[in-house]
Amino acid sequence: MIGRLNHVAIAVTNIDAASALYRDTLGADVSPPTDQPEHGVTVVFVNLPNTKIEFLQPLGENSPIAKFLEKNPDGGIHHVCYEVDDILAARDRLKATGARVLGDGTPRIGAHGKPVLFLHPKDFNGTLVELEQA
Ligand SMILES: CC[C@H](C(=O)O)C(=O)SCCNC(=O)CCNC(=O)[C@H](O)C(C)(C)COP(=O)(O)OP(=O)(O)OC[C@H]1O[C@@H](n2cnc3c(N)ncnc32)[C@H](O)[C@@H]1OP(=O)(O)O
Ligand SMILES: [Co+2]
Repeated sequence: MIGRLNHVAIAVTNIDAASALYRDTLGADVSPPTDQPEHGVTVVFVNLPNTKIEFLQPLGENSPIAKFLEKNPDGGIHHVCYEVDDILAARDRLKATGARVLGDGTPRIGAHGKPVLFLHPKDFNGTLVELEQA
């Protein structure tokens, strides 16, 4: 069911500093920040030959990553994103196994303009999993 690793997300308190670090110290190809108000984050993508790093900074009052950063003030790996061919079929299969699909289970459009869903970290080895329709 899961396919390519689309990205590994790192939550940060300062997305400009994180971008400069990867661009200037690691020589990486870093996108400009884009606000994603419906997700409560500002995102940057570090484009790698085989996948991406997604930097996330809280945006607005009720960012879903605010609590994570309170617990991890230096930042940290926030989630992994796998691609799936059919996100609705994946959702239904996961729900049938008892996995918790976050929100109301309706896919939302993510940073790549594709439908995404999230699976509870407590059901996946303490790791927040994002699924993105390939
Ligand atoms: C623009 C879209 C972009 C894209 O790629 O397209 C994105 O990726 S947007 C990313 C931001 N959006 C989300 O993360 C949405 C899904 N996340 C959530 O619904 C919440 O963050 C949730 C439910 C995972 C955690 O909620 P909260 O921060 O309020 O903490 P809780 O106390 O409810 O957490 C319960 C339990 O889980 C542990 N936890 C929380 N976050 C993570 C994490 N990222 N990785 C691993 N574990 C996590 C938390 O510590 C609690 O554990 P406990 O042992 O009970 O303390
Ligand atoms: Co993501």
